[in-house]
Amino acid sequence: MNSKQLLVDALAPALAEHLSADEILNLIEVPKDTSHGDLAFPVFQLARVFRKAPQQIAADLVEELDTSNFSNVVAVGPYINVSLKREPVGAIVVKEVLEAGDAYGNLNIGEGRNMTIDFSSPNIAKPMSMGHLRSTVIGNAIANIAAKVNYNPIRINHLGDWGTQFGKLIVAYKMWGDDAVIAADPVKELVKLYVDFHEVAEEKPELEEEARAAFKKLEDGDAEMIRLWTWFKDESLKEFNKVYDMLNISFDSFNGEAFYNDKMQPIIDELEAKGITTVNEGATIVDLEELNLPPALIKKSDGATLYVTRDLAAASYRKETYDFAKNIYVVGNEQSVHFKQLKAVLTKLGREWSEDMVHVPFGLITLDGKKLSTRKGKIVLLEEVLKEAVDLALEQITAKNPDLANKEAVAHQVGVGAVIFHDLKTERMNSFDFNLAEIVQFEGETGPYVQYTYARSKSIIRKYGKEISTDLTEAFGLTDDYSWEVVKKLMDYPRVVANAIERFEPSQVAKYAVQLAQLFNKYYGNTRILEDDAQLDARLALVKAMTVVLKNALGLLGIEAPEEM
Ligand SMILES: NC(=[NH2+])NCCC[C@H](N)C(=O)O
Repeated sequence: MNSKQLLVDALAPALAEHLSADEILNLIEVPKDTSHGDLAFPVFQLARVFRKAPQQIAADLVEELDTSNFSNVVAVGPYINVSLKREPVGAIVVKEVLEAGDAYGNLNIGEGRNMTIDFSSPNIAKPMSMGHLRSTVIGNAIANIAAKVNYNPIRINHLGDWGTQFGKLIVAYKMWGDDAVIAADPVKELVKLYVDFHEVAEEKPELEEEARAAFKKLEDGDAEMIRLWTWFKDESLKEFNKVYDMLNISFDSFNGEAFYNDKMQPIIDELEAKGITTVNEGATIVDLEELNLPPALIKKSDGATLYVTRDLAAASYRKETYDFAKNIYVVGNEQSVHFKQLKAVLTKLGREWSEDMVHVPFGLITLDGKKLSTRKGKIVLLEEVLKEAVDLALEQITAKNPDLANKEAVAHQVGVGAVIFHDLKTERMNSFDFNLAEIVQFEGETGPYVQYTYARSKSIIRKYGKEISTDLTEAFGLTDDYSWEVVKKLMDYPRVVANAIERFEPSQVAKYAVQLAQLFNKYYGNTRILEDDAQLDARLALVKAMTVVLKNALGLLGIEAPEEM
């Protein structure tokens, strides 16, 4: 249900000859000032066809309108302002939510087409960074929202498992590596080797040359190099999977950079054959100066390929394999030049679908003011951050609800949910710092606050104990301001979902969830919900409708909704 639809339905008969339902819908505005009503319809567009002054058109239309769903319909200059009638509209909305259940707010923007979403994509032999955490939760939320609007999301983890850094790692391993030490704590030890390499290479620049040669051997399929690389990769994936398990996130594909090792040549050949590349000091590049971009480096002078070369192959592979309607990259803002170059090169190659590639960038997060860095050897493992959040959640739950049965499981949902929610509640381009103790609070604009609101409403429903009827057509009877605010918010959900996917902005859904929870809590604080009077059923139906939408919104964000906490 969409409140605008009610006005469309009312206007459509009178305007059928001149405007389609969609055109009417697009014209309807929501006045900033609520004293102008809930909705406004400007009639300027109709002046020509009606050959009348807009003021007159508005006045005439008001006479014709079916007002059964409106309490007030007035012509104000060239506008028709309407207020919704709380009683039928509240019943219509709540009934619609309850009947649709989880499908409420589903849209058909995607028409079943594929949307590939490249997200998380950490680099092996390194710990997952805060940036990768952001990419992981934003990408997962976008995939969930995409599915809700009927795209078929394909979740791709484009692992950073190829590149000259593996040459460095192998060189360092050969000099200082100790298998037993690595086996005990692989990622930590691999990072240490990498850090040591950089330190020593500052004194001994010839090491860089050795690393390049080692990587070349790896690219050429040298068995020993491949064995080491596979080992590093397997160990890293074990670490990453711990984080993905905690977040309850899965992928359809783990095809990382190495997967494209044997898929680049046709594109390189085509670039060369079409005269798109030039050679500069032995390196093969695509000049992009006319676009004000630095040149895209396709091949180094020693023949080694680069990040963008692998992305060219990956994008083509995705098009061939999935025939995507949209191909999304959820990657930090610092890579925006790379994605512009990637698109530009594909455009030069005449790939029309390069238009459908979208880089979805995001800002930087820091934890307690610190950016996690691996070069300087300072690492905070994400897994530990998440575990700490879970511990803090457990403390809160133990204080609030000591007898709760499955405390550990709930603490997990709350702690991890808090981290996800905090990340998703701000516009993704914003950078922010966070402090775990703050974001795990049950008060404020936090994940636990939203979850707690859900759990509390579920407990009201449990207390009521009876079946909640969806047949609300008669005697709904809720007309107070508090319930009306909740109804209006529920009505707004499909629009929020549409907006979130259009802008690839999960924060729209997170903000909505907080607002719905706040409005509900105001309602709850001002209403005796379980009072045994004529509106008891209607109030419970409203509570239930709210839980349906709140749980759905949390689900889109990748956050669970515990029934009790
Ligand atoms: N297709 C892509 N380039 N995806 C993003 C990869 C991100 C890269 N591994 C990094 O950590 O910076």
